[in-house]
Amino acid sequence: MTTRTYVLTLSCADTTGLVAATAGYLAGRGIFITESAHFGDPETGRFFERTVFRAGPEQPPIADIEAGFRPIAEKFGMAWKFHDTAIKPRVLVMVSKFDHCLNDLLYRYRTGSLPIDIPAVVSNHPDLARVVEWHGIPYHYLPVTKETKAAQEAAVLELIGRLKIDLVVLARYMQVLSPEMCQALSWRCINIHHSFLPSFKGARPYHQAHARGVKIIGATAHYVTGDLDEGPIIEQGVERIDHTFTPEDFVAIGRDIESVVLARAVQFHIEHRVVPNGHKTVVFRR
Ligand SMILES: Nc1nc2c(c(=O)[nH]1)N[C@@H](CN(C=O)c1ccc(C(=O)N[C@@H](CCC(=O)O)C(=O)O)cc1)CN2
Repeated sequence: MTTRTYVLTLSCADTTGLVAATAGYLAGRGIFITESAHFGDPETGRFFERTVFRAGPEQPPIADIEAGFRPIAEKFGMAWKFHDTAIKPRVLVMVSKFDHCLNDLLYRYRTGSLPIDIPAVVSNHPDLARVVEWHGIPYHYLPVTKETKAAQEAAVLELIGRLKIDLVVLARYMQVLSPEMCQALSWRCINIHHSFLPSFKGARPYHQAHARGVKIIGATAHYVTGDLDEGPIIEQGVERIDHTFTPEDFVAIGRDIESVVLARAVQFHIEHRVVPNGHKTVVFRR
């Protein structure tokens, strides 16, 4: 059996002995911890931890490590999960017509800098089929109108189930998902919004920003909830601009910010660096 790397993420009510409990348990089984971070939120009284460790032939199988940890987790009322880093997450990318975030994700996928599988891309427009199929990825053109939204979303959910999708990425997918769809994809659907939230929610944020005369523009990657542009934020990025920039300049600069912010958010998610904290997140960055 080869040596594998695992990530343990957990959260619970904060109290003394939590770090010692986790580290002590792993050390007790001769497990080598390679990285560990924790945070106690004074506002919510919640504790959050991410611990990375290696387990090889000398250690118990992961199932036994998990089973042995359960009593500790139950004692502290933890929400917890062991993640095997060797398993590549299966990501469904959804897009409308703007291709910059899609192209960036496809490049990172193709070069391996983002260790994911992309079993399919879904779009409500036919425009981007060629670039996706050039990457050997099936393109599902699923148009949607107000009248067909429920049926279209059912088709998307059927695909997500059939392809065993772990994460959905809205890479400028310009349709509002229903509350039912958001519930089905809770904490596993990431959207890129083209503004520095909470400023300029909704449609045409760059034009809103230009009209307001801002000096900084940005982008926000967040988990999708039924409340438009209100989901838990994972990552944000900004760039300085000035009075000489047109709305078109904003859009052009925004493409780069959006692509980088979305890719970072996906990387944090697949490295199990993001732990839910109510309507917010704790992100254990590198
Ligand atoms: N439930 C959610 N769905 C989506 C979210 C979200 O936060 N919650 N984000 C959007 C992306 N987005 C902004 O980032 C956004 C996309 C589209 C619209 C919008 O008003 N769309 C119109 C239709 C527009 C069209 O047909 O071109 C609509 O759906 O009626 C606002 C914000 C992705 N989905």
